[in-house]
Amino acid sequence: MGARLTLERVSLSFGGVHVLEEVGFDVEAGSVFGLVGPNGAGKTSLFNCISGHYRPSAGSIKIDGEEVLGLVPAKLAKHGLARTFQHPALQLEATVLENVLLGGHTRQPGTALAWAVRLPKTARSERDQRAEALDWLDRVGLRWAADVAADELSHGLHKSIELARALMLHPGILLLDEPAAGLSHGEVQHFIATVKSLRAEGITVVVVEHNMSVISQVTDRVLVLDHGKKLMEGTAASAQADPRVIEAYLGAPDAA
Ligand SMILES: Nc1ncnc2c1ncn2[C@@H]1O[C@H](COP(=O)(O)OP(=O)(O)OP(=O)(O)O)[C@@H](O)[C@H]1O
Repeated sequence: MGARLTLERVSLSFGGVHVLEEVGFDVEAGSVFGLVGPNGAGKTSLFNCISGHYRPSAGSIKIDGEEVLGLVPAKLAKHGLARTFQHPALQLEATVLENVLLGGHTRQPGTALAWAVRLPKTARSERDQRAEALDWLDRVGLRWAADVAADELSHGLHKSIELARALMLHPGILLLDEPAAGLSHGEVQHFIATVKSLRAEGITVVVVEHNMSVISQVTDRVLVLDHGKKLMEGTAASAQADPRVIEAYLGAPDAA
């Protein structure tokens, strides 16, 4: 089941440069929330704060009401947070399936010795994980590529591999950084259907995306960031109609 994500007055600076200034929003459990805004607005930096890769200089980040600011990514994974990256880090020489199986690593039961001697319980779990990884690959449209080396797939599809890998963690909150960039039209349609199905299962999704058609189709609410500050928050339709958003972002060439 999805978790609620609440940010209050999150600020981040690098050497005196203010990257984020008092950004706050509340994502209801089981909803899809979009973060949009021009290049350099601070969207990825905000993701990095939520996922524990950056430490904000001030503010509060709560998952289901529990303060998680300052926790390292591995601890946040235990709170049910998983993410994908704008530039995925994959084992390129390994197969797509092997990459997805890495996501289940932290959920494997048993001691290292049990794994080394392959006790029946661990062998069964390995089979279960493989079956589950193939199911997630099916969900993201990559079942056909399970045995293909990851580097044979496009950069866009690398993000779909990362999505399947993140889903192996059974996240309550999933952060997706530009998941549709580099996908073909058909792949984008599949991605939209995947996000809708995850939402139907109650997973909370926060998505950074420049493709406003994707944002309109998958999100319940969006927050528009500009120069590290909240410009507005509302539905995708209200953002697209907002003159401030049109001036700061939608009139710019990076908004698709
Ligand atoms: N580690 C860092 N050190 C210094 N500056 C940084 C660091 N990370 C991000 N920034 C700066 O923060 C600002 C926001 O960058 P960020 O990548 O978060 O924007 P974005 O909205 O995700 O942009 P895009 O849509 O292009 O991905 C930029 O000016 C960037 O140079």
